Amino acid sequence: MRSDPAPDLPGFRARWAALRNVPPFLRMVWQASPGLLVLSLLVRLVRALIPVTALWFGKLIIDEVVRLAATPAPETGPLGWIGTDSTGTLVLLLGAEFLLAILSDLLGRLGGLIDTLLTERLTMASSVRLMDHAASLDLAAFEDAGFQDRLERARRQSGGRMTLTGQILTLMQDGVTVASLAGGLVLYNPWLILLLVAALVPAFLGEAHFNAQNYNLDFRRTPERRELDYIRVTAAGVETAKEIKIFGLAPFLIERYRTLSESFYRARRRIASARAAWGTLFSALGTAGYYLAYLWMIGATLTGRLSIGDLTFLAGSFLRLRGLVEGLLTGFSTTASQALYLEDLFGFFRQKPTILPPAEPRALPRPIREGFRFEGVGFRYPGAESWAVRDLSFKLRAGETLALVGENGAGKTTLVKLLARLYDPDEGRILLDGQDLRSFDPVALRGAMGVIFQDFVRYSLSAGENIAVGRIEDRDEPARIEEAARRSLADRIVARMPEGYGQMLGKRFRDGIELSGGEWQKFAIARAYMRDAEVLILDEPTAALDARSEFEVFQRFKELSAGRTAVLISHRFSSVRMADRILVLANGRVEASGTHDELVARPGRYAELFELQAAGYR
Ligand SMILES: Nc1ncnc2c1ncn2[C@@H]1O[C@H](COP(=O)(O)OP(=O)(O)OP(=O)(O)O)[C@@H](O)[C@H]1O
Repeated sequence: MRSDPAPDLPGFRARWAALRNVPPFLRMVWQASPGLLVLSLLVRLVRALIPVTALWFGKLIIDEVVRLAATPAPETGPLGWIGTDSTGTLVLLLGAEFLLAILSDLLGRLGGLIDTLLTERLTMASSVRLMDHAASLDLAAFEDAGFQDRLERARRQSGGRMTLTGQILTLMQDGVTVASLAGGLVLYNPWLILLLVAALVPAFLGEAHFNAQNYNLDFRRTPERRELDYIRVTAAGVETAKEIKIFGLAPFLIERYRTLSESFYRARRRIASARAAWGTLFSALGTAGYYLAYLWMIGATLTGRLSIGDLTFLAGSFLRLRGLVEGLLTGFSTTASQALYLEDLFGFFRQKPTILPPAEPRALPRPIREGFRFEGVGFRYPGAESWAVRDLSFKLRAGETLALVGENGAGKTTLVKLLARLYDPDEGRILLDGQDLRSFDPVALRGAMGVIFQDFVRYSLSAGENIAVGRIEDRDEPARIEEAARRSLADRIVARMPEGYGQMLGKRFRDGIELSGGEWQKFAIARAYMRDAEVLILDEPTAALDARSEFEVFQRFKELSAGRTAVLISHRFSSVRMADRILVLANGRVEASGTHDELVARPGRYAELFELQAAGYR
């Protein structure tokens, strides 16, 4: 998954090969709701046979009318027919056709209802599967642009394209109808069918061609479309509104959006116009086929080989068949191109994570006895030229508080991500109590850690839930949440909220309260305290805190991390100096380590940075 190039544009063969996704898709539909699927199939089977039945009744009625018209009319006019023996069959036939019309309408509506429900169920099921699968993939995957494109296409697929179920089922239904009508035609004259098919094949090929072009356009333009979405969200988003105003960015963004979407529009217009022009020509061919057949039928009726009823049945069948076969062929081609979109969805599902639990994971040491050891660890982000960290060798002893110091981009956050096994090193290894991190279950490993990243998430959830995400299975344990809030000082913020722990945070939803950066940070820190973490890691946890809060937070952190292993990343020396040991990173390597006093006494980067910061306060 590390080097994940954008897939090549699928060729013609690949398009048809994509149809192999239809069976797993139907399996997915079946899993989403077996009952609805069976019901839908039954309703459609009955509906499929209605047209031929209705046409046949029509033929019988006309033949009966013609027969009656040839007999002398009663003297009382047409009403005189009523109640006489000779009209019995006609009344029966009319009644049957009337009931058939009612049944057809009823089944049509029922089918529509079932399809709507089935689509809802399927959208739900596939979205859940999508989220579930995305959660199982490596973090590295999410940082790869090719992956993001694929995810985007898969997401569109799961949201918008689920009408495919209806399409496939309709295709099946129409198939049965066509078979039944064609059966009738063949009984009269097999050549009629051939005429029909010959007239329709060009239309089908045209459709297939243009559908493929549309898909190609969508495929090639996925990155641009993601950019369009990004611009739209940025230009009209809640989170960005402030900065857009300050910098007056709207015209710039709008212009960029316009230019991009213009080129999209032009490409679509080109395909749509060509499709319309060719479509007209192909349709004319179909019409010509119909009139040739019609001529034959009229000839046969005039020579007495067909009755008037036969003529209406055949002409009706032929007309219906033409519409149906046309629909069937284009439907088939649409389905094939939809199946290409399915390829994105199932291709995404086929993608596998590389950070997996080993076949027989070791039990995580509890408590940790020795600690972690980095041995010549090197790591490069996927697609990056340079190493984010290299030749990292150091120990993180059990029970100690280690501070990581270094300038921006020195590799501090990367080191933490490696420790939590969000990535695996490209070189060297990381040991926990003498065992390679890869020999443990990553989920268990992360479960033993409380990590708060500098770009922690501000969840649009309640205050209590924002803390509970640290250990979501305990979300219904208020005592635990309150305790975590007390430790991180978030309890004081909650005390001021009208709805306490039930208060919605953030501005996204109604009645949500927006917090300051430092307040959000206290909620994030509370998450770390929700867990019985053996290892606490705070990545610049106090950047947004005021001086007093920072002091208090660290006092508590020191108390609470007593006996635990803790890693602290900070640019503030007032915090850093509390650590038992400090690791100075530069360009992804360990440059020096020691206590604050040792490092200040030594000439070097630490003493230099410390002096710079101290000077700022004088
Ligand atoms: N997701 C990523 N993809 C590619 N490169 C990355 C990614 N994250 C970080 N890097 C690169 O890796 C290097 C180390 O980054 P890291 O985030 O570990 O630095 P840091 O010491 O935590 O910096 P800061 O003090 O600014 O938080 C940087 O050169 C950065 O450009």
